[in-house]
Amino acid sequence: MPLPKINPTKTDSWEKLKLHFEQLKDVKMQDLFSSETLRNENFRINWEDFDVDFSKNRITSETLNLLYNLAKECELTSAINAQFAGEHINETEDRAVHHTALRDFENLKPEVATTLKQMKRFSSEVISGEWKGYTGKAISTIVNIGIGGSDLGPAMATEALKFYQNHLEVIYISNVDGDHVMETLKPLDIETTLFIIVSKTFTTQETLSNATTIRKIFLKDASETDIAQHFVAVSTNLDAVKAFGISAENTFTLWDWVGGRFSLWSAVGLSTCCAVGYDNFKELLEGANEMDVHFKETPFTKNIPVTLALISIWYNNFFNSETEAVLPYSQYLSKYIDYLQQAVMESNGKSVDRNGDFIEYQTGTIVWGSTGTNVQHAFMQLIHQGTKLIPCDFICYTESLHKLKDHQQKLLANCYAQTEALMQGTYGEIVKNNFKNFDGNKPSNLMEIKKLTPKSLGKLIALYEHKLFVQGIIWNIFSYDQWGVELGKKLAVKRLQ
Ligand SMILES: O=P(O)(O)OC[C@H]1O[C@](O)(CO)[C@@H](O)[C@@H]1O
Repeated sequence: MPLPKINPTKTDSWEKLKLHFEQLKDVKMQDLFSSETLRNENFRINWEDFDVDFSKNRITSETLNLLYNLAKECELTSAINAQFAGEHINETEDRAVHHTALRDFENLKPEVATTLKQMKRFSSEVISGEWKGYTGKAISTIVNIGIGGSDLGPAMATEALKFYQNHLEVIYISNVDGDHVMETLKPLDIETTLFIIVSKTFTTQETLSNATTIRKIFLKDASETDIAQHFVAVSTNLDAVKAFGISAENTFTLWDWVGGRFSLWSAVGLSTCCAVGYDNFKELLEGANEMDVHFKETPFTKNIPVTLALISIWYNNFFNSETEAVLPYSQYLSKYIDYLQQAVMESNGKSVDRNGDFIEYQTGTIVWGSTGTNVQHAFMQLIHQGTKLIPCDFICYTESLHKLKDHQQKLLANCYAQTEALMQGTYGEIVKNNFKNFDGNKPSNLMEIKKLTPKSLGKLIALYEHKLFVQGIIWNIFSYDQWGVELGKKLAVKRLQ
């Protein structure tokens, strides 16, 4: 069944939300907190090791009811079912959007099982040192050559799971900037380096240029037959991989139903799998699958991705907020924002609806952010006292991995303090100096996760995948194509002719 094609602004719920907004736009969260003693508990979802507190938002239970009704009117449930059933919901490319099938171990497709087995064998050979370079030495460094989804997802996951990483050094090259390529290669010993060329299409200019240059450099010391021990590829385009000189045994496949920005769960995650070992990689997938089940089977009112998506729509489409900040209080998540920017903005940066008509309401949110506490000494000033309304997602782990208790206490205290300051400000205090006045009433969600593990990371990534899906459905856009990046690519090629 095709996706519903409902203009959200023509629904009853939208009309009601507009009226409701007029009543709520000047209400202060500070007053909502004073009048509702159970606000903290009522606006919260506890699920497995996740505790999501969305009480510090400019919402009431009526707002949420109207937003959940909007989701119903936009037929969100049937859209979720269509996605999980592998229907061709990416209509403009006539493809399924089925990355959830990569992590559904109970119903694993045979081709996915085969590739996972291949990844398991390969990663364990490389980690154990059984896989040798052309001079007989074990591999010590892996270089992932890819861009966009073939870089950001695995690079983010490898960084996030650094605590679980083995002895292998894993490096990422994406930019076609030759200076970056050469600086990255400079300290490497080619005899102990393995290159993973990752490109779903195997036509991407940056990736192929970088791979070709690196192969040339490799061949200065080694011979063509040595390529097999140092270059492997991940792609759907098996002919192009072969033409590049990589054999079938060294090729890991994925399928057109895996979108680039959702591909880290496939063989595109091979570098992460090598960095942390197959068992941890599998746990990452299992965590994502748990979030999939939560998303698919939980009623909207207790559903984390649905609730966060709707609250974000409330700000985007009624308060006209243009951006939202994601602020993880964990340095391990330092690459999470780069990853999210592609996932969210490549997906929902659209201005034509699913009927093919131009849209007259705001779609894709601009996502930005960085890690706390660094952000407090950088851009938080603007969020606290600037003129723009910027809803924030704070993400933190209640347990630290290295157990430095005093650091962890400080990290968490700062995270909680930011959410409190944004909400409360100096409201109710007599502040004589306007420069020191904080209005407060600035919205934030606080997501506390017990501990950073491969499983909880899988859940977190999948949560935001589902959040953007919900938003795309409600905005009546196709979230899984990216035609907008093509024109620039073509013009760059033209300039090179
Ligand atoms: O994996 P490929 O085919 O090299 O593509 C890389 C990236 O390029 C894009 O198509 C955008 O140009 C992304 O969607 C994709 O993740």
